[in-house]
Amino acid sequence: MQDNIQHQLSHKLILRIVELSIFTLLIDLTLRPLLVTLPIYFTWIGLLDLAIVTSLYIVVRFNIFPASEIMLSLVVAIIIIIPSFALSGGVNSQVAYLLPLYPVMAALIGGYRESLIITIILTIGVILSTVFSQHITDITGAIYSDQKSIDRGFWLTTSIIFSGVFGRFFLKRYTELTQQLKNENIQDPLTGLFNRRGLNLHFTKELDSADTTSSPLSLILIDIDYFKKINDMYGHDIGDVCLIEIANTLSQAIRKNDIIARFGGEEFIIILPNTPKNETVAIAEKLKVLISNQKFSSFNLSLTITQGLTEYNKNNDNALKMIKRADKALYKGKDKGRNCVEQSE
Ligand SMILES: Nc1nc2c(ncn2[C@@H]2O[C@H](COP(=O)(O)OP(=O)(O)OP(=O)(O)O)[C@@H](O)[C@H]2O)c(=O)[nH]1
Repeated sequence: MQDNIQHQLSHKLILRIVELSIFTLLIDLTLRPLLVTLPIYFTWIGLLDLAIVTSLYIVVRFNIFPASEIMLSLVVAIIIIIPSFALSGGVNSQVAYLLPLYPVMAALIGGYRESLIITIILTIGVILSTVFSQHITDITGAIYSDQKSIDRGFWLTTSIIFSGVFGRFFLKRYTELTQQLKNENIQDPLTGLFNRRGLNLHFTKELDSADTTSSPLSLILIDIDYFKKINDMYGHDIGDVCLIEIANTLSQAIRKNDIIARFGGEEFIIILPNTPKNETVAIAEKLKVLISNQKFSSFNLSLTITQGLTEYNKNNDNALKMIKRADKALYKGKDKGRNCVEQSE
């Protein structure tokens, strides 16, 4: 879902950049001849450039090749940059100042690979423009000394490489931050377990996998007994400590592939992939003993849990129905006196 939104944003950003490029080309083609006298082939090259860019724009706009969208946009950028760059005086042109921006932009819109390609192309372009600066400046009719061209070529190359390296570090940090946000979005801040959103995400995946592999899947709903008393007698902060410690004990006791989430205030859910009901009963019994033997918080409090469990029934079953069945079993356990494991019918 989030990736989809990210993709749509990046698609819109690409379109705006290409539109801006077309607009700049149009201005250049219409206004520049009014200000300076240029050879006629400048106009022809500009029009050819405009035709190529516009056709690529249509390809990107209507998503004709969705997989190559970013690459196409880079090609558009290069088709615009290189002729404008060469025609306006190579390394000595004003356009050259914009070149170091491109590796960073490519990193932002595309990624590492795109930024690297742009960096390499621009570096080669600038080196060639420096070597052939005499011919390029001849075309524009401007006069620059070789020394000045070499000097500018050197600084441009350095800035482009720096921009490529910076783009890479920027992207690394950006990816880390995005990942952190994604994790926080599905995490319960108190216990560090998955919250309901995280549970839904993983539960759906596990149900799909159980359907395709025809393997069993079970669920345990856990509720701490008489937890209100802890809050009332020792305060909410001690209640919080108990919740954290119980969450730690449960998550350390389950297997690597099991999924544990905080379902509500003092309720937890464990999803057990590849586990039939009889094995789940044994696991729940182990958890019951672990919790009842442990002392919680600095007050050495004793706590117990009641558990309701159920197994995925391949015919006409879903996450909600499973949770409802486990909840019913849990309340049967509460009625029977708590600190026990109950199975759904
Ligand atoms: N400290 C703390 N308490 C919480 C949190 N979320 C829910 N609770 C408390 O959990 C208690 C749940 O109480 P009840 O639903 O009455 O259940 P219980 O006292 O555990 O009794 P039984 O479930 O019937 O055994 C309430 O006092 C809530 O305030 C939390 O994040 N921190």
